[in-house]
Amino acid sequence: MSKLTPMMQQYLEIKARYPDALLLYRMGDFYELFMEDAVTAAQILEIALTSRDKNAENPIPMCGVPYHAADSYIARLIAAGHKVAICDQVEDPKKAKGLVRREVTRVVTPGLVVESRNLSSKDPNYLGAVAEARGTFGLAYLDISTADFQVVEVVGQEALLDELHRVSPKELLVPEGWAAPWLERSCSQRDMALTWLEESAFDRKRCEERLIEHFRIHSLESFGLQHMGPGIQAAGAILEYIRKNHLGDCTHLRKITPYAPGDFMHLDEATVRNLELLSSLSTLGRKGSLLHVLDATLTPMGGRRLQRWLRYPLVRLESIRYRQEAVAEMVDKGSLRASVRGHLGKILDVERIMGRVSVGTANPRDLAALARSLEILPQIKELLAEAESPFLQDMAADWDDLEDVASKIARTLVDDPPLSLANGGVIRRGVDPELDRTTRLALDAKSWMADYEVQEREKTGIASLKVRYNKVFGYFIEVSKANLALVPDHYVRKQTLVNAERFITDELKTFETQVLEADEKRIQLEEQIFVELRGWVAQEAPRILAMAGRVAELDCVACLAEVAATCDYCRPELDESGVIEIRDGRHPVIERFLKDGAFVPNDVMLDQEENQVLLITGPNMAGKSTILRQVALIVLMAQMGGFVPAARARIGLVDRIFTRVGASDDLTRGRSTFMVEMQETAHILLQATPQSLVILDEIGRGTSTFDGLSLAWAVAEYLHDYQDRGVKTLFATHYHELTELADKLPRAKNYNVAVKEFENDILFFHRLLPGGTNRSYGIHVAQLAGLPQEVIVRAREILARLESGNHRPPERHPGAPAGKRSRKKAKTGFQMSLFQPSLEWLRDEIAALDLDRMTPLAALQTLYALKEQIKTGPSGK
Ligand SMILES: Nc1ncnc2c1ncn2[C@@H]1O[C@H](COP(=O)(O)OP(=O)(O)OP(=O)(O)O)[C@@H](O)[C@H]1O
Repeated sequence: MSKLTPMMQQYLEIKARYPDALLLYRMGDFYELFMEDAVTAAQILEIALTSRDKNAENPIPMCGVPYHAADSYIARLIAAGHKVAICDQVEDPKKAKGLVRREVTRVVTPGLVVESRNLSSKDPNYLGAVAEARGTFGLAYLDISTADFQVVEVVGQEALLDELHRVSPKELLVPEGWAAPWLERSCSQRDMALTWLEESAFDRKRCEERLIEHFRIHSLESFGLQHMGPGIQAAGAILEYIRKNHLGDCTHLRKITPYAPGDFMHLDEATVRNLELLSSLSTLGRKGSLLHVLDATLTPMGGRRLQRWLRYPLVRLESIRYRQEAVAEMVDKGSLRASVRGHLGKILDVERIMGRVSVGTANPRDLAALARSLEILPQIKELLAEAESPFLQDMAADWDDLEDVASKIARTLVDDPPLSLANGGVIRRGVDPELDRTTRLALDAKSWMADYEVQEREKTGIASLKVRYNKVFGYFIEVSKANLALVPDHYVRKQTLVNAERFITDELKTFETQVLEADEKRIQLEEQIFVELRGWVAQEAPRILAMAGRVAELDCVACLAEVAATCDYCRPELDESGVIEIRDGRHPVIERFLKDGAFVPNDVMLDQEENQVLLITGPNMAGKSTILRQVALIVLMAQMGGFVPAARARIGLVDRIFTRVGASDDLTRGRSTFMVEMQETAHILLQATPQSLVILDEIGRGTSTFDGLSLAWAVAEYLHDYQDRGVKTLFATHYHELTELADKLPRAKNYNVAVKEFENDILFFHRLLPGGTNRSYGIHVAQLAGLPQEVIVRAREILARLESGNHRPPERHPGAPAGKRSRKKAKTGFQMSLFQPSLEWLRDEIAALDLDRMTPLAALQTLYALKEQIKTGPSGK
C-alpha cells in the first residue's frame, strides 16, 4: 500500500468498505473503475480496458465511463446482476488542499433503482426481505421508485414461494447464516438477486424501533402491524438496507400496508403460469398473456396497478362490486370515459418522479414534467363531478388538485428547462432578485462586447477588428494579418491564426473576470433555488403520491371499461351462491388471435348440487384446454372487478383457483414431468376448499395408462366428495373410461367437445355438448401434424383391427420398410392392456381360474358371470 499513490490508497480504503459492489470512482469528468472491477465492467460495458501507470511492473487495470452518461452504464451493470457503489468528490476540487475528499454517495442494487432508464415503466421493481419465526414467514417488499411498501405473513415454504412468485422482487434480503437451499434455488430460477444481510438487521426489537422512527408513529398499531412477527423483521431489514446504501431519508416512504393471504384470491405459482396471466407459455411472451389483452392503461402508474389487480383478485363481494360499478359506469358513459382517458394520457410517471425527488436525483425536466402532469388534475376532477358510482364519487371527494405544487414549480422553473443544472438557464426571471442581477450581468456581456468593439475600431482605425468569446480562450480581440501594423502596444498577443492574430487587453481581462464570476454565481444560485424547490416538493410527497395512486386506480377502471366496450364483454352478476354459470363464454386471449367471430363461444354451468365435477372428453385439438382455461379466466376477471368475455355470466365467488394444465418438466429442480404433475396435484388436493375452483387438464398423462387412469379416477372421486360438499372441478381427460364416473357420482356430469369425421378428415366444432365421447381422433390429429402418410395408413389399419376386437396387429404389407424392432414386435403381438385397459381385470380373472379343479357346471356359471361383468365393467364386479 505504501508504494501506491495517495489517490490509489484512498481508492483502496473506500473499496474495502464495499467489497461486493463495483466501485465507480469519480475523477474529473469520468467515473473510473480499477483492478478486478475494471476487468468485469469493461467486459459488460464493452469498453476499452486500459491501465494506470503503464510502465510499472504490475500496471493497474482501469476503465472509465463519462460522468454525464453514467446512468446508462450503471443500468447495464445492474442488469448484469451487479451492485454499483458510486463514489463522488465531496468537496470542491478547487478548494481542496491536497487530495480531494471522496465518499460513496449511493449504492445502486437491483432492488434499489430509482433512475427511470433502469426501469420498465409498467412493471414494479421490488426489493423484498424475508424473515422466519416458527414456520411463519414474513415477506416485506418495497418499490423504492414508487414508495409502494407492503408486508404479509404466510405459513410454510410453499406459501412463501407462491407469494414470492406473485411479487417477483428483483432482489431479496435474507439473514446471514440462513440455510435455505430451496430459497436459493428459487431465486436463481427467477432472476432474483439474493443478498445476505447481517442478522442484527433482522433483530425484532430494533426493527420495530426503526419502523416507528422512520414513519414517525407512536406504535405499530398506526399501520395495523402490531400482530405481526417476522413481517416486522422483514420490513425493518428493508429500512436498514436503505440506510446502509445511502438513499437518504426517503421522505416519500410514508406508509407500509400489511395484508393477509386471505384478503385476496389465492393464486399459486403453477396457476399464474398455466393460466398465462402475465406471460404466455409459448414464445409469444407477454403478448399471449391475459395482461396484454387487458392492459389498455395510459399511465405507467395505471399499468403497474393493473398488474397488481391481476395478480391479486378480490374475494369480498362488496369490494368487487365497488370496483365493478365504477367500471360499469365508465362502460355506459362512453364520452366520460373518452374524456377521462384523454386527460390520463397526458399524465407522466408521477410516482417514479417522486422517487427521484425524494432521493435527490430528480433533474429540472423531472420537476417540469411533474408540474405538467399535476396541471391535468383539476380537469379530471371536473369530469368526476358527474360520476354516480360510489368508487368514482369517493375518488372525487378525496381529490386533491395539487394546484399549489404545480403552480410553485411552474412559477419557479422556465417553461422548457434543460436536463441538467450545469449551464444554468433553469430558473425563471423574477424568482430571485440576486439571481436576476447576476444573470443580467452575464447577458449584458453581449452588448458590452458590441460597444467595446465599436470603441476599439474607432481608437485603432481597424474597421475589421472583432471582439469575440470562445470557451478555450475566453474574451479576445481579433485583427486580420493585413491590419497588424495598426495594433496598439497595450494589446497582448494570445494566439496566431493563419489569417489573423488574437489579443487581450487589461480592460477585457477585468471584464472577463467579472462575467465569469457572475456566471458561476448565477449557476450556483440556480442550483440552490432548484434544490430548495425539490426539497419542498419532497415534503409534499404524501399528498402527491396519494393522488398518483388515485390516478392509477382511475386509469385501471377506465381501462377495464375500455376493454369491455371494445371487446364486447358483459357485466357479470356476482354472488356467494357457489354457482358459476357462463353463457357463450370466450377465451379472452385466444379470441384475439382468431379472425372476428371465428371463436366458438360455449356455455358452462357449475354448482354444488348436480354440476360440481364436469368431466370433459374429446379428441385432441378439440378445445378442451381452452374451455377449462376460459372458465378460470372469466372467474378471475370478474373478481378483479372487470367485465368478462361472455354473453351472460353469474359468478359465485371463489377463494382460490388451482390449475394443473399440461405436463412440463422442471429439470432445474430435478423433478421429472410426472413428479411435477403429481406434486402440483397433491398441492391442489391439500389446499382446495369447497369454495375453490379446480382445473385439471389430463392428469395422469405422464405415467402408464393404468396408473394414470387409476390416479385420475381417484383424484376425481376425492374432489367430488371432499368435505361432503366437494370442490367445483373441471376435469379434461383422454381416458374415456372416466366417463363412467358420471353414472356413479351424483354431482358429476359428462361433457364432450364435438367433432365430426368427414371423408377421413375431421371437423372441429369447438362446441361443448352434454355426454361423453369414446373416440380420440388421435390419428387425424397426427395427420394434421404432418406425420408421414405411410405411418398414418398403417395406424388406421391397426386401429380398425383393434376396434373389431382383434388385438393382434395386422401383418405388415410386403415390401414395407422394416423398422429396427418392428418384426419382433409384430411377432410378440400387442399387449392387451395397452389397447383395452378396461379388460385387464378380465384377463386377471381368467388367469386366476383353476380349471382342473372346476366342474363343468361351475365353469359354465363362471363364464356366465364374466359375461355379465363385461356388460357392467370392472367396477360392477
Ligand atoms: N372455442 C373455440 N373456438 C375457436 N377455436 C378454438 C376454440 N377452442 C379451441 N380452439 C382452437 O383449437 C386449438 C386447440 O385447442 P385446445 O388446446 O384447447 O385443445 P385440446 O382439446 O385441449 O387439445 P389436446 O387434447 O391436444 O391438448 C386452440 O389453439 C385454438 O386455436
